[in-house]
Amino acid sequence: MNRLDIDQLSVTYQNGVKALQHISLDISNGMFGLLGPNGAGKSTLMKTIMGLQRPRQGTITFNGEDAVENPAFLRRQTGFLPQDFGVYPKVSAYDLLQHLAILKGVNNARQRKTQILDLLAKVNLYDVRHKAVHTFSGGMKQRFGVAQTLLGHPQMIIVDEPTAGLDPEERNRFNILLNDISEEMIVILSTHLVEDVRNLCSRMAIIRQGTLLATGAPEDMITGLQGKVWTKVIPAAMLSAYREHYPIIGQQLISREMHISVYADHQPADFSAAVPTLEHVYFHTLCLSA
Ligand SMILES: Nc1ncnc2c1ncn2[C@@H]1O[C@H](COP(=O)(O)OP(=O)(O)OP(=O)(O)O)[C@@H](O)[C@H]1O
Repeated sequence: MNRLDIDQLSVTYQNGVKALQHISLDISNGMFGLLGPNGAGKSTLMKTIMGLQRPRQGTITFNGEDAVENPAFLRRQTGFLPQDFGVYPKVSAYDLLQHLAILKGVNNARQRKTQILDLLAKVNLYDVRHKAVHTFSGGMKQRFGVAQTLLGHPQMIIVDEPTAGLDPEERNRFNILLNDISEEMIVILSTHLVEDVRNLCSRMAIIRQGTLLATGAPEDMITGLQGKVWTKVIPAAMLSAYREHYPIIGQQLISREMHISVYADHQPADFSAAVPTLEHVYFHTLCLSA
């Protein structure tokens, strides 16, 4: 079992932006979801774990080793799929993995070949291994990205909004792949998609403006809202009027009707009980901190 301990981590950029403030998290094998609005600090947290950004304060320990003082130790055991992988050179999937494997220190040629072919099969790109990566679809590129994170048998992989821009079928295929991988290692998934966290993650954190607002198991967090979420269909034009009177934690147009969900200890008049969802948890948590 792998363990990542983040304790009181703070990061301030040179321009004075406090991107992370006193973040503490304990993460072990399985998929861990990082949820937060734009600018929350998710990418900063991932870059800091990878040693690409030095914290102003706090510690990161990976399997007992200080990862701030010894970033090479963690990097050797971690794969990173950034939001933007950059431009792919005009070489085949096999050749590019070969190049990246050498950079990662997989020096034995026979082991390298076996590992690359296994990984290409795992991410379902074996049949197109001789095709140039720049000709791949978005989903294939992301699966290639996962293959490169897995070179060198890492103990943890970190993926930053990996399904952005993928069609539903590719997103599903990608999520199944991540789920499969997370049985043996830590997978940190940063995303805006609450649904992906609900479907995939055994634990999660919600951050905003560099601050940790909540952390726990999605299931437990949803149970915490049991009997406190109420719903009603309203004319769409009344939304702002309702917003003034109720803490709205969900709004959705279904067949052109506006369904709102509100948080309240007791049932408000004309509202009916709703089954809480992780989206309610997310917006309720953001509401509380606003
Ligand atoms: N290199 C930088 N220099 C200065 N400020 C930065 C830098 N990178 C990020 N920031 C700021 O730090 C804060 C956190 O940004 P970060 O990119 O970590 O958020 P995020 O949660 O990943 O956002 P998104 O979901 O939009 O990718 C933001 O206010 C951002 O403007």
